[in-house]
Amino acid sequence: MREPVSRLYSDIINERSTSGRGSLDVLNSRPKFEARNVNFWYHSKQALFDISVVIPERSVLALIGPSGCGKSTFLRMLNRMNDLIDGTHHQGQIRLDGRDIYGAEVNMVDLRRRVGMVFQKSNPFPKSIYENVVYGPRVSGEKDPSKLDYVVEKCLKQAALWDEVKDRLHSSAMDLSGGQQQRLCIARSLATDPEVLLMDEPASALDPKSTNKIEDLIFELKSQYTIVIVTHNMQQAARVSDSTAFFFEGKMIEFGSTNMIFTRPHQKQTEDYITGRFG
Ligand SMILES: Nc1ncnc2c1ncn2[C@@H]1O[C@H](COP(=O)(O)OP(=O)(O)OP(=O)(O)O)[C@@H](O)[C@H]1O
Repeated sequence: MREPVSRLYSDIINERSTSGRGSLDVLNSRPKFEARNVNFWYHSKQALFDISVVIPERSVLALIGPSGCGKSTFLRMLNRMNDLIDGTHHQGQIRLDGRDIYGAEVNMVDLRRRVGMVFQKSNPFPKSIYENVVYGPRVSGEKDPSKLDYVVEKCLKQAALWDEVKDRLHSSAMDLSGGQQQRLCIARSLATDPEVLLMDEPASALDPKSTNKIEDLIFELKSQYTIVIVTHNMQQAARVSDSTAFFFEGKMIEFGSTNMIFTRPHQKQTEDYITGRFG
């Protein structure tokens, strides 16, 4: 017999509320992103079907669902990364602060600055730790050494990496551990002063200790940023997110507060997935 869903994640949900990390009241928060009736195709293959969801500002949304259900595709729609893939098209609207990001007047450089992305596999540039962090500001034309130093310290502190690397900022980023490299990539994303961070399975390649650090970091960062995270780890979704969207075969089956999804989901498919009955 499997545990009922109400009990399976209750320890995590209770622990969150007693440690002051309970989920935000997402239904009463200001929207950062609003997706309206979004459909998406890779050539003739439809990958997303009629997705509508509101992502509250300064909160964490977890996208969950079995492999191939469209989580990463939807994530990449939020900063138009799918535009880089040939043969894709979409219908519907995605609004950021009320403005359609697919509108003709949108400046892509500005959009990708506002909506940063962290990938599953950390991808530091083969440069020093310092140069990785200042990459974005340098591309935007920042040359003032004291401003660049300030950005490096601030972003590495935000990414909880400063203490570990402050004495070797000019050594290669490639010598860092996997977990440190992932936090460096987060620091690099923060250096462009984004408003939203998209994270595609940011901890899936990390050991439990590094995973904990990333989860703590996500909690710290959400006081300033809106975060959308794709994860296959249900405990992680229950621990870090405020709202959760369950995808299946390109459709969003259920969206709601993380408390609700992980203790009393309305849809049987959601319950089956989070209790491990399929996927
Ligand atoms: N570049 C691409 N070209 C063609 N089809 C793609 C491309 N990327 C994804 N797809 C297809 O779109 C569907 C959704 O894929 P997506 O990667 O968004 O799923 P996912 O839920 O993120 O999966 P996973 O959990 O395995 O990362 C799948 O059928 C996938 O094969």
